[in-house]
Amino acid sequence: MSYTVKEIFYSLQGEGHHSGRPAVFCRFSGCNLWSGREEDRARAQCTFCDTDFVGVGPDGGKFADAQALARRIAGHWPAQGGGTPYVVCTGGEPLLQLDALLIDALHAQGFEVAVETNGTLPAPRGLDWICVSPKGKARLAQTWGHELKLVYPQADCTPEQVAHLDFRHFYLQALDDPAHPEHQQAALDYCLAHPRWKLSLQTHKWLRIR
Ligand SMILES: C[S@@+](CC[C@H](N)C(=O)[O-])C[C@H]1O[C@@H](n2cnc3c(N)ncnc32)[C@H](O)[C@@H]1O
Ligand SMILES: Nc1nc2[nH]cc(C(=O)O)c2c(=O)[nH]1
Ligand code: SF4
Ligand SMILES: [Mg+2]
Repeated sequence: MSYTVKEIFYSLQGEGHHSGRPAVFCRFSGCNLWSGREEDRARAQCTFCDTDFVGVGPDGGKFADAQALARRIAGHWPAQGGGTPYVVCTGGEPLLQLDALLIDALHAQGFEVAVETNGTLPAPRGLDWICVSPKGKARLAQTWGHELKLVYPQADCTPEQVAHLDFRHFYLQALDDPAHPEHQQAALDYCLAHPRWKLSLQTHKWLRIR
């Protein structure tokens, strides 16, 4: 199978449990909850996306097979730097494309493989870290994983609605929109009142890195 990738880059994981960890990001093109076109945003299933996943950006493009994409991703990891190579598969919605063949090819290159998903599609076998970020009324197919990272607030998806799911870590991440300071305050207040929830900060945004 071929893969369509928006961009590949090396950075620090900015969000959630692995914040601060160096990682190669593989951003797949396309999403099942929004076309990516601004004119469709208001009537999309996910209306607050902060990411451009349309077209081709730096080091993106079409990869003919899993080996070709895994080799390209491995090329972004610093040689002789030490540490376990780590790749974060994101998008767009990575589970539209990420399959067991690609996970195997990335493992063969020595990578731990993480995914950032909206949870509407089941994850393939073999992933080392599954982060699910539920979106409004969109039905969840992936109800277990390592990290549940809820963008907060969402009228149609509250922490109370997802707190029973089978995850090791529960994070709130303040919605990045013009009212972000208020959302950040509300998210931290919620965590203080409900201590199973932790606050996820989008640190790459204030570090001004990708
Ligand atoms: C761009 S999404 C791509 C992966 C997948 N489609 C998903 O939604 O989880 C990566 C992460 O950014 C989060 N995110 C997207 N837009 C956001 C916003 N405006 N404010 C805060 N987090 C946002 C998502 O919830 C997700 O955790
Ligand atoms: N540095 C950095 N960390 C991230 N964590 C999740 C991201 C994403 O867009 O999925 C992201 C991203 O785009 N950049
Ligand atoms: S599901 Fe993820 S990639 Fe798709 S529009 Fe929402 S935040 Fe963006
Ligand atoms: Mg992002």
